[in-house]
Amino acid sequence: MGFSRLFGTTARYGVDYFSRARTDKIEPHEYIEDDSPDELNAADSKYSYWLKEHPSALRAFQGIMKAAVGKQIVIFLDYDGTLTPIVDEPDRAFMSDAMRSAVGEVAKHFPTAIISGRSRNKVYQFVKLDEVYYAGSHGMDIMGPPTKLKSYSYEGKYHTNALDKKGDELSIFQPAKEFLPAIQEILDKMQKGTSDIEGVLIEDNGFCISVHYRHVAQVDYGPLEKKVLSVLAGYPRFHLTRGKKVLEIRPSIQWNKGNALAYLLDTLGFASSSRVLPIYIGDDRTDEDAFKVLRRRGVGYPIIVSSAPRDTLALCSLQDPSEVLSFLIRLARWVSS
Ligand SMILES: O=P(O)(O)OC[C@H]1O[C@H](O[C@H]2O[C@H](CO)[C@@H](O)[C@H](O)[C@H]2O)[C@H](O)[C@@H](O)[C@@H]1O
Repeated sequence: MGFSRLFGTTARYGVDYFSRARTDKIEPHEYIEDDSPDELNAADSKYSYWLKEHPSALRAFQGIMKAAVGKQIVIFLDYDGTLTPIVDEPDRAFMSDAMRSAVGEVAKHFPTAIISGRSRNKVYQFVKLDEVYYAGSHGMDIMGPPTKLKSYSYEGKYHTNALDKKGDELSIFQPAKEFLPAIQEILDKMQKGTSDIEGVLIEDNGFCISVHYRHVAQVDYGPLEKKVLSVLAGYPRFHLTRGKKVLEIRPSIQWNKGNALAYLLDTLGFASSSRVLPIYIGDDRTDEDAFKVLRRRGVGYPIIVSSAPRDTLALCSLQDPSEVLSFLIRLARWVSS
């Protein structure tokens, strides 16, 4: 059965709006507890079993490279948890020099994009590589290759032309532009409404908002979630998603990391799947949207970064950012040799 049969088909272009506000299923606050030795063994064997279904991309490297023969590899990378380990302070998720140099090397040989939930500018400040394309706010703010609008059904009002530092043309695509005033209002209400809860950190991600609860006491999580939902109730064109100890408020447009990946492939000139081998590496639920697009198109390698079994559409896995680094170094060496 082909991938499209497995995953169905969806419209590739255009920005559709959800008809009403949507929130993810509410889950209990996840706090980590120590495991007993038996539980650890069980976890190990579950992981080994999971690895059989999602083999290490390092082990599968030769196979991936064989599949790349005659095709253009395009690299997509998530930022937090992929290029940097998850750390307690979101503002201190610095990228190591080794990772910067590996990403830079890869980007010299293959079109490379970083697609993050952070604001585009913040990711750029962490990465500081000019040869990379950046998509911030979960893909709602893309700085990509110049595009001839006529060949797309993307609406012109979301596009702006720009120049990079070398004077080369770029295109900025912001499909949630009209939501900016409301985002500022929500940001303000969230900040005021949660100021009495210790440990809350609100991050302005441009076209979306992150409410971090990593430092919030368990007893305060319920009230925090209630507060966030009550602010959100006043904004039916927004919805809530969940990441790693973070609640995220996003405009309800049908645009996610998967759409950003498709947009970048198209603007890079790879609308046809036969000439391209996209590799997408990411660790979070939001990256599944991009995995889904690759699986649906039946091209490339979605790679999940996880050291524990997870429900995922990824084909391969890497344990952590240090394995991501090894993979990128190997890729850069492979192309140079
Ligand atoms: O799409 P990503 O690049 O993975 O961004 C997703 C969110 O990442 C950041 O938060 C996460 O990483 C922080 C630093 O390691 C960690 O402290 C936090 O608990 C994690 O949720 C970022 O701060 C968010 O704005 C992004 O949406």
